[in-house]
Amino acid sequence: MEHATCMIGLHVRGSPRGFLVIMSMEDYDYLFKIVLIGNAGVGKTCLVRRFTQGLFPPGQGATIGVDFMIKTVEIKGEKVKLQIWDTAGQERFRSITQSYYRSANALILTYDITCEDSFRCLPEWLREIEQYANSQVVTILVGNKIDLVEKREVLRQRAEDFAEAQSMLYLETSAKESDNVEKLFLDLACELIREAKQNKLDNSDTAPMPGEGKTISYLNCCNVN
Ligand SMILES: Nc1nc2c(ncn2[C@@H]2O[C@H](COP(=O)(O)OP(=O)(O)OP(=O)(O)O)[C@@H](O)[C@H]2O)c(=O)[nH]1
Repeated sequence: MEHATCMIGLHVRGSPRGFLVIMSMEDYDYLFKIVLIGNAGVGKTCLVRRFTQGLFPPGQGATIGVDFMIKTVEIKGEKVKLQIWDTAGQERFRSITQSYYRSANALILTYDITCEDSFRCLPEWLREIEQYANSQVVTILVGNKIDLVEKREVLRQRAEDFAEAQSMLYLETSAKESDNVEKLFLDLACELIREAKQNKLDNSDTAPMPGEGKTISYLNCCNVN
């Protein structure tokens, strides 16, 4: 495949001005957009940095607007490019962050298992998803900071029941200890591939109408077995 280069404007953590990044597009079989949402301080940025850079950043400051990272993974011989958008949890950025929901293939709705308030806010986040996201978006509920066992305020069973009632997947993670972080993103990628293949099968004999269809992007269309 030909290599293309494009320029993309980004908001950068701590920088009110943002900056331009030259991004080189490589070959990939799938491109998925994943957006992390949830209250401020639940650990969204730490989850993203753990997955994309393999580190737990010390003294992590609050996200300003939206951050963006890319990681390409290989799943069963297929190259999957994950575009990961980390949104600010603070209320004052809500109008900016909402605009990123629409084109998301998957949303990672995160709360902090040591913070009851972050769990109680979940219905509010679900209303946001309902209002701004694509109706076919895959949503996973993530309870982060499981390394803080003694400080747990939200029982696992309660969160699992909540997720099940809302037809969401559920996973508990620790960005600090790297528990389940890889699994979170890889499971999500697998689920998106499964849906993309299913969608391709469903639409195999009907050309999509303008504005119809899923937001999942294909480049080198994969083989559906
Ligand atoms: N113990 C523990 N602390 C964590 C974990 N993940 C994040 N933290 C801490 O929680 C705080 C907030 O983490 P962030 O990743 O900035 O949270 P955020 O959800 O991105 O916050 P906003 O950018 O304000 O929306 C930081 O002090 C992190 O060090 C974890 O898995 N375990």
